[in-house]
Amino acid sequence: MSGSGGAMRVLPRPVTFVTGNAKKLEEVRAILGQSIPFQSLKLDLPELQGEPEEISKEKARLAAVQVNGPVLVEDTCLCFNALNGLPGPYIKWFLQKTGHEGLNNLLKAYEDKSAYAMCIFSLALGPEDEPITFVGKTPGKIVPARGPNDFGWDPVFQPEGYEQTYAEMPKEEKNKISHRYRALSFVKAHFASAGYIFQTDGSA
Ligand SMILES: O=c1[nH]c(=O)c2ncn([C@@H]3O[C@H](COP(=O)(O)OP(=O)(O)OP(=O)(O)O)[C@@H](O)[C@H]3O)c2[nH]1
Ligand SMILES: [Mg+2]
Repeated sequence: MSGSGGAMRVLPRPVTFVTGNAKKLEEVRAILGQSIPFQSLKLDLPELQGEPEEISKEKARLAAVQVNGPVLVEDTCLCFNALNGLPGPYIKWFLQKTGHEGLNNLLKAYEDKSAYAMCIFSLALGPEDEPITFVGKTPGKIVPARGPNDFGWDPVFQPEGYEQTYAEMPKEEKNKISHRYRALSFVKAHFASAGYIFQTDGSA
């Protein structure tokens, strides 16, 4: 029995989640728990340009070549509605160069402080495989920084329906509503129905 989906597919080993970001890995571990067997690899993948889905897919292609096996990657965007989705995939550089205050200043000229956090996971089963993507979005707004400063732009993002910023929330709370959680729920559903069979490390 292979669940509801297509043909069973034997994968030579568990999926490798490739990221250079320890905080992402921490959240992915907490959200996935035991639901999908995966290992992780710290690699600094290039910061690509383009449309968010294409960036994420291309990351997966590059990672699959390096790993020579099944990989999962993700690219995270922080999108300001007043700026038609920018900084989007370039948020890493905007944050690095301008800080939390700079992110707020970008919206100074606009009434509309609304934004959304978006996570796009891409799964490639190997270097020849066309990646598939899973998108999760959480709407919110950009506010002056509040809360601990241990993960990126968490202090300036206040999700819709909450009085706290991501940074002020207990981790378990963020992991129940976050862009990453939402994208991973689609990844989980895919694994539940795809019928992948993982050979264990020893038998590959
Ligand atoms: O406050 C945050 N809450 C989050 O939930 C979150 N997720 C990602 N980020 C940051 O947004 C940029 C994405 O860029 P990004 O996707 O290229 O990540 P990265 O380069 O750090 O790792 P990776 O590309 O190796 O996976 C980087 O600055 C990340 O630190 C977050 N900040
Ligand atoms: Mg990156």
